[in-house]
Amino acid sequence: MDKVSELHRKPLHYLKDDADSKLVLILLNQPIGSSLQILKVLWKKAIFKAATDGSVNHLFSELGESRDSYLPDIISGDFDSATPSTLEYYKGKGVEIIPTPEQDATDFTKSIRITAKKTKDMQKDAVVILGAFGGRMDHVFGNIDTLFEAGKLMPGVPVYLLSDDSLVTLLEKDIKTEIHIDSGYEGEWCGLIPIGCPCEHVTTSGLKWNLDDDVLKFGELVSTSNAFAGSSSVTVKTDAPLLWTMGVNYRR
Ligand SMILES: Cc1ncc(C[n+]2csc(CCOP(=O)(O)OP(=O)(O)O)c2C)c(N)n1
Ligand SMILES: O=c1ccn([C@@H]2O[C@H](COP(=O)(O)O)[C@@H](O)[C@H]2O)c(=O)[nH]1
Repeated sequence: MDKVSELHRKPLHYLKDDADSKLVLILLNQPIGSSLQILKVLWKKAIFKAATDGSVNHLFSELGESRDSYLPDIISGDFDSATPSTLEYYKGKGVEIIPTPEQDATDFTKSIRITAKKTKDMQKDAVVILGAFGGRMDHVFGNIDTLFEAGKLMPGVPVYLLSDDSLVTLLEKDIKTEIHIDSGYEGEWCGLIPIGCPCEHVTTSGLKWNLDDDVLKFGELVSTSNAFAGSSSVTVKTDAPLLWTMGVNYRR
C-alpha cells in the first residue's frame, strides 16, 4: 500500500467541551499550576492516565481534597522524586505502581513505552503530555527526543506536549500535514524548528511568513515568532522530521 501522503492534525480541538475525543494522558514532573483547568478537561477525556515519577507529588498536593477524583491508571518511574508516602497513598487507592529503575532512558521515555503497550488495543485520538516545559533544559530536550520514539511506538497517533501556553508536536517527513487551527484555543504565534537534522525542503501555506521549498537549519534559518495568516488551517510539507510549536490560549 502507498504511504499516506497527507495527514490532518487537530492539535487543540480535544480541549473543546463538546469534542468526543479519546485521549491518553501522561503527566511529567512539573507543577500543575496554571495548567490545572487543562488537566481537568483532559482528565475527563482520557481513557488512560499515566503519572511519571514526581508528577504524583503535584497531583497529590495541588488537587487537594479532590485528589481522589484524579487517580491515574499507573505510576511509573525510578522513584527518585515521588515521595514514599505519596506512592503509598496511591497504592492504597489501587493505582498500579511500576518501578522502572533502568538509567539509560528517562522516566518519560519508559512511561510512554509502558503506556503504548497498555493501550495498544484501545482506540485513541491523541496522546497528550502535560508538564514537559518550564523545568530543566536537559529534560525539555529529552522530552522532545521522546517524541521521535513515540511516533514509532504508536504510529499514526498524534502526540502533543502541552501546557496552558504552548504546544509542541513532531511533523512527519515526506508528508504534507494540514494543521487545523480553528478550535478557538490557538494563541498568536507559531514556529517550525528543525530539531534533530536540517530540513532541506520545507513548503508551507497559511502562515504570515511562508516557506517555499526553503531550508530550515540551526545557524541558517529557524522559523520562530511566525504567525497565522487568517485561514482555518496551515499546511506544512517537509523532507525531514520538523517540530511544530504554537501558542495556546486556554484561559477560563
Ligand atoms: C550517554 C548517557 N548520558 C546520560 C545518561 C544518564 N541518564 C539518561 S536517562 C537517565 C534517567 C533519568 O531519569 P529521570 O527520572 O527521567 O530524570 P532525573 O530527574 O532523575 O534526572 C539517566 C541517569 C546515560 N545513561 N547515558
Ligand atoms: O524539570 C523537569 C523535571 C522532570 N521532567 C520530566 O518528568 C519526568 C519525571 O521526572 P522526575 O524528576 O524523575 O520525577 C522526566 O523524565 C522528565 O520527562 C521535566 O520535563 N522537567
